Parts: sequence; C-alpha cells; structure tokens
Amino acid sequence: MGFVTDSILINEEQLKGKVKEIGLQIRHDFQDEPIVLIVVLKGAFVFASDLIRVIDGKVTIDFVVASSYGNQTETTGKVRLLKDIEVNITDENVVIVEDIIDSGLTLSFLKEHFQLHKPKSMKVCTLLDKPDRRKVDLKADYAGFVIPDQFIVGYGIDYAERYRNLPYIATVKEV
Ligand SMILES: O=P(O)(O)OC[C@H]1O[C@H](OP(=O)(O)OP(=O)(O)O)[C@H](O)[C@@H]1O
Ligand code: HPA
Ligand SMILES: [Mg+2]
Repeated sequence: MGFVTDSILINEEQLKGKVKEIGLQIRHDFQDEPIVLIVVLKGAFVFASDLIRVIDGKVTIDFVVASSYGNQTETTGKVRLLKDIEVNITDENVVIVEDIIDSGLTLSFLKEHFQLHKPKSMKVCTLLDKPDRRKVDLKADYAGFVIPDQFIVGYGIDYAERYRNLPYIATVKEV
C-alpha cells in the first residue's frame, strides 16, 4: 500500500501564467510601497521563488517553517513552528506566501502569530485553495487556483516529503 501520482491537475504553462498574474496584481495593489514577503516552508519554496521574480520594486523576503501534515494526507491539527521570521515586520506591509490553504489551520495560526508584531497590513497569497476541507474560516487575498477535495503534490508540495520536485501539480492515488 502506498501513494503514486495519478493525473496532472495543473500543468507548467498554467502555473507560469498564474504566478505572473498574481505577482503583477500584488505590485499593482501596493504601488511603490515596500513589502515583506513571508514564505511558508517547505511547501511554498518553489512558488515563492518564481513569484518574487515577477514582483519588482522594494521587496524583502523572510521564511518560516511550519509543519502539520507529517507523512499523512490529513492535518494532524497541530501546527508546529520550526523556524520563525528574522526581519522586523512592525509597521510593514506583510504578504504571507503559501502553497496551499486546505484546513486553514496553518495560516490561521501564522496570522495570529504575525499579528503580535503589529504589521501595517497583512495579506495572504496562496497558489492553491482547497475550500472544501476548511476547518476555520479563512480567505486568501490572492489565490491562484481553487482545487477540488483531492490530495495533490508537486511544484514544492509533498506527500511524505516526496514529489516536491515535480514541475506540475498532480493528484495522487492509493495503490
Ligand atoms: O491549511 P492546512 O490544512 O493547514 O494545510 C496547508 C499547509 O500544509 C502543508 O504544509 P505541511 O505541514 O505539509 O509542511 P510542508 O510545507 O513542509 O510540507 C502546506 O504546505 C501548507 O503549509
Ligand atoms: O493536498 C495537499 N497535498 C500536500 N500537502 C498538503 N497540505 C495540505 N493539503 C495538502
Ligand atoms: Mg507537506
């Protein structure tokens, strides 16, 4: 028993087009203002590396490492913050960069955590949004693709630490 990749849900070309769209939208919304992008590792590392190259102007980047899935396809319900930010976000415009919002638990934990630093503004940007499995009420300010209730991998996103290197988003199936 295990999981293998099944079919391609979002291909490379679709990803590229959407990432550009989101990047341009973010820059348009903030105009010349500086922004701090906080990338949620590990999953968002591929998305973020493409996204930052289509947002021009004053951008600072920092990372957090948050984990709640481990080797399973359901959230454990417990978000562990394995690495915190290092830059100062007080009075800054923060954009949190996520690969996927599923139950919403990771982002709701992180939003509350960052709010303690009193940023000037805080927005959420996610490549994928899976609204069917929400456990907390949470909406992204920038969302790339709304996806159905299926476990997906690729473009940075894993199942049990595998498949992050796929250049596309694929569904997985149990075999
Ligand atoms: O909305 P949620 O149900 O909280 O799910 C979303 C989070 O889960 C995944 O992280 P994971 O815990 O797998 O860590 P990883 O990024 O290191 O793979 C994903 O990368 C998001 O950060
Ligand atoms: O569908 C998913 N795939 C991989 N990791 C995830 N973390 C939340 N949802 C998912
Ligand atoms: Mg994961």
